Amino acid sequence: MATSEATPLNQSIPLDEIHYNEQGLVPAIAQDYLDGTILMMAWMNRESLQKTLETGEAWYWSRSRQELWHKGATSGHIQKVRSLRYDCDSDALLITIEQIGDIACHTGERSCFHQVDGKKAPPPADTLSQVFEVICDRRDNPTETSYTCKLFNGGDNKILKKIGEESAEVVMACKDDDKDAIASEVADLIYHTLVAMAHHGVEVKDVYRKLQQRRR
Ligand SMILES: N=c1c2ncn([C@@H]3O[C@H](COP(=O)(O)OP(=O)(O)OP(=O)(O)O)[C@@H](O)[C@H]3O)c2ncn1[C@@H]1O[C@H](COP(=O)(O)O)[C@@H](O)[C@H]1O
Repeated sequence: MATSEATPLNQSIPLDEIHYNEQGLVPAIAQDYLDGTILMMAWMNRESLQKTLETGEAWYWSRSRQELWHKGATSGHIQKVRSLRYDCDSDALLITIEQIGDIACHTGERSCFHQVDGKKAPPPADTLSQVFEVICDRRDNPTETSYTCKLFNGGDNKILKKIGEESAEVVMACKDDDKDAIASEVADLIYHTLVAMAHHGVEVKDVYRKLQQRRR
């Protein structure tokens, strides 16, 4: 089912300057607009690219069915396109998308790019999300030696006290104009803030969404 909110992508692409291969196709890589996770790779032709631009939703070319493929049209897991770029020699597309329903892969996963160790979940693309993943794992599978677990054990009292301390250390590092210290103290502050978020069940993506909403 196509959404009624489909709106043209406010962006133009020189359709005839894209280098389609001998089958008239160009590879398109879909990337999550919030955390940059690579979700899937599929093929587009001139018509599907045009439909993508016209509707703001991802349309591909299905090589197995030899037809246009409106991604998620039957399941509701459509891909709202946030931006569309082509590379320097115009033979590959990069689409940043908002994956409705968080399922991009044919097998029902968030990403087609599963981890090589067989774990299904795709690796988050950005450092913040990777650190947050470890923090959540410590929360859910506590270990004796983990500093993060000690914070969780101390609850808000311990976690928030650390955020206060680290904030003050950021301020002092900035006052001293010590660039390395600023980076180090901000890293500490971010880490402890991520622990607070995990403690309160707030996701990194929730924060990214807020930041995206504020962009102008
Ligand atoms: N990114 C961090 C990170 N940044 C800072 N810290 C710790 O935060 C503390 C910073 O506090 P301070 O500078 O005040 O140092 P401190 O005096 O030792 O702290 P306190 O004894 O006063 O609590 C240090 O102990 C640092 O080791 C971190 N600890 C963990 N991580 C991440 O969390 C993951 C899990 O860590 P563990 O839980 O230790 O396995 C790691 O893989 C990292 O990715």
